[in-house]
Amino acid sequence: MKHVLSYSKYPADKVKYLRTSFLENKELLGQYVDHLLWWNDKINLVSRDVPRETVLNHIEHSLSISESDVFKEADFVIDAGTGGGLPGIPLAILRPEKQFVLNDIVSKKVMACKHMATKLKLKNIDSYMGSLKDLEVKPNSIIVSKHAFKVNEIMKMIEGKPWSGVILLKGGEEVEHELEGIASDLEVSVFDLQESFGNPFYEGKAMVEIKRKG
Ligand SMILES: C[S@@+](CC[C@H](N)C(=O)[O-])C[C@H]1O[C@@H](n2cnc3c(N)ncnc32)[C@H](O)[C@@H]1O
Repeated sequence: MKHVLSYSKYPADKVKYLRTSFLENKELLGQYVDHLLWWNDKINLVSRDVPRETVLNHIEHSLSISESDVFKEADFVIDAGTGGGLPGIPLAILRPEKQFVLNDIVSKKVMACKHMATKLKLKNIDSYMGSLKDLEVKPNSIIVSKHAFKVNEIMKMIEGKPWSGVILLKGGEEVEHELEGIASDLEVSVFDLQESFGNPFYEGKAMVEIKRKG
């Protein structure tokens, strides 16, 4: 297949904008961290004994999506493999005008996300418990996901559905290999996060934007 694949650095000015957005929403994002840490003790949503600082890194990482043009144009956002609500809950806090569906195949994770959304009084969050492949995708929806799927896995699960974009937070190095065997032609932009964010947390991490070619 003739995918168009490009590599670049995540723009430094976008890091600045999203860090400003982070500070503007610091209170609600901080409450989310409290809830996530509380749930994490009970059902292991992030990783065992994760420090608050690391959760804050996960939130900033999630917010990198907010500066993507694909994200800005979308009305509906599905967070596939959301776990404890990453990246969906921080994005829903930042963009209350967009509608989010938090999706996970594990029921207790979806239950924890619903509970957190209620506590945070977020009106723009819905949820779906089950596999992404069984989830209805509305037109003008995008799929976002953080460290949950390989590119070929997620594209297979949404094959034939009217998605308008996909944004994955994942390792950048394996993207070319994961595109092999995907039937439809895609335009794929890989943005390296490490240098622009200047934090070892981002080592090897990328934001991968996927659109239909043409
Ligand atoms: C490594 S975790 C990542 C969680 C979260 N995105 C984060 O960054 O903390 C991957 C998640 O994908 C979920 N998952 C795996 N297969 C799935 C599927 N087919 N549909 C929806 N969720 C799935 C798992 O239950 C798990 O919560």
